[in-house]
Amino acid sequence: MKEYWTSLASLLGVLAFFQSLFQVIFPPELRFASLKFLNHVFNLFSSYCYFDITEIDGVNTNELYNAVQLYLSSSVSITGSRLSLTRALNSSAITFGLSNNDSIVDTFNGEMVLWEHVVTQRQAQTFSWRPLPDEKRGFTLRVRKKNKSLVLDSYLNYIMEKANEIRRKNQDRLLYTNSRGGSLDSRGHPWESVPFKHPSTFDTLAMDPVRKKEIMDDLKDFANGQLFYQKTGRAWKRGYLLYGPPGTGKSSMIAAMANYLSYDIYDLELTEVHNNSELRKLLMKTTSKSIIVIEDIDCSINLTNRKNNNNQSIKNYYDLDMRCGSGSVCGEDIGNSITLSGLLNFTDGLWSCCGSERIFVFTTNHIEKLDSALLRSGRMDMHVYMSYCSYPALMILLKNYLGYGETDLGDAVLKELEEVVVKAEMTPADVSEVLIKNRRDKEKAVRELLEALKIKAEENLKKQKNANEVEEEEQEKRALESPKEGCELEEEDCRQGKEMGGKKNC
Ligand SMILES: Nc1ncnc2c1ncn2[C@@H]1O[C@H](COP(=O)(O)OP(=O)(O)OP(=O)(O)O)[C@@H](O)[C@H]1O
Ligand SMILES: [Mg+2]
Repeated sequence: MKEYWTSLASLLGVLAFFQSLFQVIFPPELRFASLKFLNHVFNLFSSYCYFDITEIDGVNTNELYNAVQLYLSSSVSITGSRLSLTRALNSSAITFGLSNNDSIVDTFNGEMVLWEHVVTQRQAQTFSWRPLPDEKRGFTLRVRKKNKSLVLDSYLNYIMEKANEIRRKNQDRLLYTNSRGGSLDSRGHPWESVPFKHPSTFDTLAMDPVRKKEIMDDLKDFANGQLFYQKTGRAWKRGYLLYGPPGTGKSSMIAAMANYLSYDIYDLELTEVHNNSELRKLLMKTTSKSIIVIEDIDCSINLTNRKNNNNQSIKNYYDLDMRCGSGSVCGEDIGNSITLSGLLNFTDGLWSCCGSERIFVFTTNHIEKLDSALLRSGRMDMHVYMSYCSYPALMILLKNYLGYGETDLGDAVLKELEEVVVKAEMTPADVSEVLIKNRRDKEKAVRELLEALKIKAEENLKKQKNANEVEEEEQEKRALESPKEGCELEEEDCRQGKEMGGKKNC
């Protein structure tokens, strides 16, 4: 062993001797030229070419360097043994990076490329307005010469796109609101934003799993559909109308959509918008990859039909009592001049296409109050009914709140739950309340839930009976008040029976 170390030391000594001899004999210019020549010869015979992407390009930060770092972070986190970790501003996620002088293999279109993270000490600082870091960092990309055009044409673009995607995913979602009315902030922006951290996801959303899957697939198709929309000449946007009773998860669904696609949300308060042109300006200031939400569309605006601008006829539909339910306070009559056609232009007209990849979501508790112009196909592409708690939805809530699967509950309890849940017409919000209240004692939670469902089912039955009785009484009253009408109906019925070949005895 000792002999090994002595021979290694003497070899290093000899090498150092020749290096200093080389430096003494050859002047620096000659040394540089010969190295350059050697490098040239090496490149000539090598089947690879190399791209250097430095962190700082002159004095500016090289965006491509940051993009490569982000892009490689996903594969590095799996394969790397030594990683550098960073967390960007406004981000709650950690990104992984190649550590100094480490390398990683990537594959693009079936071709292998090698990335190396090169970190060297910076030479003595030259004068710069901006202090430069002590280390010079960069990536070197090695590709086969035959793939050079592939890299320049598509691989680098692909990296930039992927990096943007990762950046957006890592960044906190934003929730924008126009609650400041028409006033602008110091940068001329009509929207105010706050970080959006709603925990609702499609996993936590209690609804029919088949319908849920349909919506998720539709969203994914939309997000990946740039080419499709281009090919078919359609604006890259999609509309969803969520309707159903209060507490069935319409707002939770919007949050789940935003979390699923990593989109920002623009919560448009129509009562704060004074006219159609203000609405248009708001739309122009939204970014792509966002969801524009108008909640309670039937409550927020006096929607007048485009052709029929006669307020009198609309009064029946949209007077305050109808809009907010009798007794509830919805504010004074809204004195703005947004019209239905303004709103339709916002979602559907030429203006809606400024920017792309946007989803419009309207919610309402009363779909029957909406103008048919708003409902026609192509406008709101998907109508989603958020229903009272169904059995599959109940199972999701039991799993989320109590950790119960179907096998954890007895057959008898499951059967009872299944029978009573539809009759009870309880909202997921009400069911959640019972479960949250008793979450420490799971058995008690199920017992109380069953009890609450039975009480509600009973009430509904009574209500239904009363309604039927009232209806019957009214029918009898009508029949007594206009016996002639009843006779005419009977005669008509009889005539139709005869025409169809029946032997009616009239
Ligand atoms: N389908 C659901 N899945 C899971 N949780 C739900 C669901 N529906 C309601 N909830 C629970 O009830 C609460 C209220 O629901 P949400 O605000 O989404 O209802 P909504 O349909 O938007 O009601 P509104 O019509 O009054 O705006 C939520 O915070 C959520 O915890
Ligand atoms: Mg809501």
